[in-house]
Amino acid sequence: MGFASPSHTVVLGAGAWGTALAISAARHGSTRVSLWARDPAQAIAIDRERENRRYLSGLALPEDLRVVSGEAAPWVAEANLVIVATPMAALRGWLSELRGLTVPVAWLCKGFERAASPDEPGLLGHEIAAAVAPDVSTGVLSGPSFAQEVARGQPTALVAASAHAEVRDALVSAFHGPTLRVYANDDVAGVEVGGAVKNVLAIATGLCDGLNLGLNARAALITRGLAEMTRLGLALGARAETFMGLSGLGDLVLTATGDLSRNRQVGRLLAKGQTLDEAVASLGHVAEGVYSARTVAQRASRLGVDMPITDAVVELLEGRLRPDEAVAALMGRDPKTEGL
Ligand SMILES: NC(=O)c1ccc[n+]([C@@H]2O[C@H](COP(=O)([O-])OP(=O)(O)OC[C@H]3O[C@@H](n4cnc5c(N)ncnc54)[C@H](O)[C@@H]3O)[C@@H](O)[C@H]2O)c1
Ligand SMILES: O=P(O)(O)OC[C@H](O)CO
Repeated sequence: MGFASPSHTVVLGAGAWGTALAISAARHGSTRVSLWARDPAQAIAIDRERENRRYLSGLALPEDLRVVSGEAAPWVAEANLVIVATPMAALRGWLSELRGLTVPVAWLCKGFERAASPDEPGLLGHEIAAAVAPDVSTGVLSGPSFAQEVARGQPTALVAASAHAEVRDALVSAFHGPTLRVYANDDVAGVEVGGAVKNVLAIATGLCDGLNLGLNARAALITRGLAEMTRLGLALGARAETFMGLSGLGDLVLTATGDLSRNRQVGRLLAKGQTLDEAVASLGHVAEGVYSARTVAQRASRLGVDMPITDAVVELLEGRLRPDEAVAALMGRDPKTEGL
């Protein structure tokens, strides 16, 4: 694997995760980093305060991290690596804009596109890239990582997944550092399915903990959730071992048990009686599981993959089951043998 440092990394999107990774990469200095914010006023505030108070408060930006806004094209034109750090809903638009680019492009979002209709289920990032920017060398950076911990420099391990060696190498060069290990993987489908499905499962474990169902129930949800995540991944062409790695089991454990998770918080708030709209509004950040759940269920159903936990989350999010009824639906299923 080559480790030539990309000289300039441009991060498009100044939410919690884009800001945290920009801080981390700028701090260890293997690359010059520019953080691009969609809202010019937000960019000015971040630059003046040297802190992203809206999305990542209390964490100082390194001196040489540049914050920019306005037309993105001039910044992209001088990048050696472009990172799309938006929610999943904005990925298609950015990849269309980046069509024709000759430097590596990677995204940080974890999810499926929201299903537009039952006939048109949403896609994973690499499927969107194949459809709208097939000429660009793309990849995804994923794995168990709360933005606040990465920005504080707490030890973290990520996965750089791409079919292209130059993309994996660029991600490792830009982000691997003293407190952030970046492992390379070429199983993009596996890494993306893990990152998308764990968000849906974290809503389920948040609900379980919010209802005080106990630690046994949470362990059961995580374990059976891993089985259903793996089943979907295999049906989409992923490798089984990927689900035992950082972007599968690792991220599932973090998100399903860590109170910093926005998806887990949605489940807890629903258990306390909030509506979905109230729960989502109170977060102030994106919770991708809310938008991915229906697509996960639709794609699984088309492939003949059984995903009972995901199905129960969809019923809950769409208001057809109350929290206690969702639990009863899961527990009331027929006995079966353990395994995939
Ligand atoms: N926060 C984390 O700890 C974390 C960790 C790993 C992965 N992720 C994933 O990263 C993605 C982003 O999460 P986040 O925590 O940064 O979300 P966030 O809610 O904190 O911020 C989202 C940011 O995206 C910006 N944005 C929205 N649409 C945009 C567009 N079209 N162009 C440019 N910017 C746009 C918003 O203005 C905002 O700054 C999600 O898919 C999430 O699952 C988050
Ligand atoms: O806060 P969440 O639930 O979006 O999870 C954040 C990261 O994906 C954890 O790896």
